[in-house]
Amino acid sequence: MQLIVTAISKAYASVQAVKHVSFQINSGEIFALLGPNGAGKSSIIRMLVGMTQPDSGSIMVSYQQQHFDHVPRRLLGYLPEDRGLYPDKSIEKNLLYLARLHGLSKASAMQEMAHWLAVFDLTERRHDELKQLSKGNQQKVQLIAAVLHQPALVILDEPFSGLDPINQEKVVLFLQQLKAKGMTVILSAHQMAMVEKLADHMLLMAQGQVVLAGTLQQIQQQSQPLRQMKVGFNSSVTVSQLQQLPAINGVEPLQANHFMLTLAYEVGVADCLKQLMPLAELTQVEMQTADLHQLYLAAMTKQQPEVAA
Ligand SMILES: Nc1ncnc2c1ncn2[C@@H]1O[C@H](COP(=O)(O)OP(=O)(O)OP(=O)(O)O)[C@@H](O)[C@H]1O
Repeated sequence: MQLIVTAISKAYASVQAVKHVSFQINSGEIFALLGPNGAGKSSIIRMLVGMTQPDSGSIMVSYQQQHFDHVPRRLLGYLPEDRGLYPDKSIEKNLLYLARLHGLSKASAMQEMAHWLAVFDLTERRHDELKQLSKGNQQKVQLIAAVLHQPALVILDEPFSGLDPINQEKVVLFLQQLKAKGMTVILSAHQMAMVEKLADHMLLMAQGQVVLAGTLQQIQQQSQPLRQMKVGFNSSVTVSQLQQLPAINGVEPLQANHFMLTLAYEVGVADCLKQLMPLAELTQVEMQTADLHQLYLAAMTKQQPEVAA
């Protein structure tokens, strides 16, 4: 399974939701679509699954020497943004019904279902009606419903939404298992800490456009890094002494005489060290790498339109 998306655009009435977006997803990858509310993530997903067509640009999906302009239903496991199952039916009935719709035998459906219910701690509750479940448990049933038929490509629109931290970790495990089974996964999410653990490639969007793209490492290199430095001194140095240095934008005290410093924009490390050395002898200097959450915030801050003074 490979997807090549070339310069797709989509407008709804007066809103230009997606503007010339291109990316490629290779077989077996986990690919994350990131960006603030309204960035255009769901619009891209709806075009990938064939619910809407791009106004311009192209989508090419290749699978076993066949080519399509969207992901064919038989190859797709989809968790839409607006979920829909039968609230009056039990978990088991809902899942079996969907699995049979996808052509699974009852035996394979039962086997797949048992596996995923155990992953999500729902085995004991399989006879409960969906409407009796919490929002988080309903979400877990939806995730199982999207993959029971072992699709080649799984597209999950906000799989972490409504889940507590423990269940978010379960979704991480679920996604790792899908990858281990050879499935290709596309997900949209707002939980950077989860995405960082999982995604092979990611696309960071704002206002319909690509802001950053690549692996986490490539994104760290492309973006103006949030340059932070952990330093330690052999004798007492105060926060206010550090705040007075022009090379430093932020100071966070750590343990005694140790600090996390944020370097001022465009100041080199050597210049910063020159200003630190007269204060006391340095016992530790360690550059920190920005995590995805920090990179996301830094990239999004740059996207904000400037406010007139
Ligand atoms: N059917 C529609 N009709 C009109 N405007 C739409 C429609 N669907 C989306 N939009 C608009 O297109 C833009 C992109 O929306 P989209 O749902 O793709 O964003 P998103 O990144 O998925 O956001 P969220 O994280 O909130 O789900 C938004 O401005 C939204 O209001």
